[in-house]
Amino acid sequence: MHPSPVVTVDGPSGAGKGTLSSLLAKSLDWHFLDSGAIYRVLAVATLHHDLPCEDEEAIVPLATGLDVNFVTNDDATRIILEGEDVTDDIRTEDVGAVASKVAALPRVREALLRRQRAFQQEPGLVADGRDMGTVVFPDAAIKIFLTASAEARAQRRYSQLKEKGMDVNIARLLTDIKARDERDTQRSVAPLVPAEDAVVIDSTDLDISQVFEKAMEVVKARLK
Ligand SMILES: Nc1ncnc2c1ncn2[C@@H]1O[C@H](COP(=O)(O)OP(=O)(O)OP(=O)(O)O)[C@@H](O)[C@H]1O
Ligand SMILES: Nc1ccn([C@@H]2O[C@H](COP(=O)(O)O)[C@@H](O)[C@H]2O)c(=O)n1
Repeated sequence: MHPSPVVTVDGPSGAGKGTLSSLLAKSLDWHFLDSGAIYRVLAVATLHHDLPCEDEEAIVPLATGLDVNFVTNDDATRIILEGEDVTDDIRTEDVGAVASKVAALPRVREALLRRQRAFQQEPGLVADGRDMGTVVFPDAAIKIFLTASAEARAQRRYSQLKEKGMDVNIARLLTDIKARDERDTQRSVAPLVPAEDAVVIDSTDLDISQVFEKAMEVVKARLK
């Protein structure tokens, strides 16, 4: 029996992976994996348990037994960690920074593999992250690497956080994005790189619908 098809969407922070992946998943009527949310939830759990984010020994059991539920009602997914709704808490830049530190620990990544692969179910999966096409789903039928300049990504994040009423500073956001890029691309395990067979889309000068159209062309061509 053939495994159900997977579209992977990898790329740096703020490139629009989540936006594109959820549009693809909706349009194809496939499942959606936001793997970054799993690392972010682990970051919140690490903070809740007062663990230093380099303490691999202590974080591995937390990752293995992570008590997280993704509860989808109507169109929105709420994320519940140890019985507490952390949907909004996980989206801050500070949590993103801790997520990228715990994500650099090799045995933590190993501990989260099975949880991510369990999302591969009929009729198909769109998986968003950093190593979806290189490590988690190396046999995916379609691989997209979505990127954009650091400045465009900082501007997008700025607008996104402003809209939520948060007090944000564009220069600090740009510095944070560059620091996260550095950690994600330079780590020893599953660094952020395009898979050899990925199609690269640079969204710096494209709006969301143009990115979606380009990605859909890739998906349709490869699914034929
Ligand atoms: N092509 C685009 N043009 C302008 N804004 C965009 C584009 N794509 C996404 N955005 C906006 O940029 C912000 C970040 O997008 P999104 O959360 O999808 O990025 P991401 O790559 O998933 O980030 P992260 O990896 O940090 O979760 C959102 O507010 C989204 O609406
Ligand atoms: N497959 C993945 C997904 C995410 N990470 C790490 O988590 C951080 C937060 O991810 P977002 O996509 O929600 O921004 C990210 O900076 C990565 O360090 C990962 O390593 N692998």
